[in-house]
Amino acid sequence: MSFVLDDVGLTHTNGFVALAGIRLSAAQGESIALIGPSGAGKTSLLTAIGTAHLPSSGRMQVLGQDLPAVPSARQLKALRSLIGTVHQSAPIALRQRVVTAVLAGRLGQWPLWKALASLAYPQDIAGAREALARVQLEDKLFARCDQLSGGQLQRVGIARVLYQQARLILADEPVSALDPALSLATVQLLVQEAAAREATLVASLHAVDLALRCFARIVGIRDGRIAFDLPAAQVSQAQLQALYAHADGSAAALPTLGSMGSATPHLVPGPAAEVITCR
Ligand SMILES: Nc1ncnc2c1ncn2[C@@H]1O[C@H](COP(=O)(O)OP(=O)(O)OP(=O)(O)O)[C@@H](O)[C@H]1O
Repeated sequence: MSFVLDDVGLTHTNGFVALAGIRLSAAQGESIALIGPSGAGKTSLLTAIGTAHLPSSGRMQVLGQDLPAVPSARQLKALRSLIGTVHQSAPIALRQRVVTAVLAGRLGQWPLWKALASLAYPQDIAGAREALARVQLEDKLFARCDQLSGGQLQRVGIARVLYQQARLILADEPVSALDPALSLATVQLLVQEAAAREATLVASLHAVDLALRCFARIVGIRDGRIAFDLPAAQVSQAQLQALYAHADGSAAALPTLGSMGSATPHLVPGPAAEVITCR
């Protein structure tokens, strides 16, 4: 298995219970979309799987390592070097050059001398160029990150994970800063990359239609718990309505790719709205 979470809970330092009773596992090479309303716990789940926040309760195994019983900081670092994370806002030093930001994907895998040398002079320019070409940003290779748009920065973060060649890719709303066409192309790229390398991919997505079209397995999260874990074709409109319903039970609009950024989001007519094609 790529990861197994057994009755995992995550309580933040202020006492807020972000996750409770999470049972979730993935075989190596599976691709899973996490969906659910804002504040449901999608990011918290990704940070738990990625070991950024170790669970407060329950047991977890990631890439063969038992957590939180990983014995040393060194082992934890080695484990994290196999996990690639795409953040909503890429944690990139803005004064850095794009090439350096992409090569940072392998800092955890390189010996210390090479990692340090790469900060001064990029050690694998060709590799960085190749990764950037896949997100249509090869012309920005030597640009400074503070000269990029938010969407371009998000794609640099994706290029970094592609370059990392992680065994487990965790993408937290990886296309939040992109327009619908680029969102689709970028999610396709991540799904295809994971399939080609038999990497596991878990991506949280706001756009329900994008998730249903691009991922075979959908996990719905609400109030820190798993509401459903189903093949995309089996997710019903009623389950989606329940997942996104307001706290008082009244219906809420399902977020879709077409409605992202729109002032008036609309209800999709069914779980498979004919707005995009992923495969
Ligand atoms: N560091 C923190 N300390 C305290 N509470 C937190 C912390 N991080 C998140 N939370 C709370 O945990 C809950 C889940 O947050 P999380 O970011 O996981 O949700 P999400 O589903 O990713 O939301 P969104 O779609 O808006 O990004 C929220 O109620 C949030 O306020």
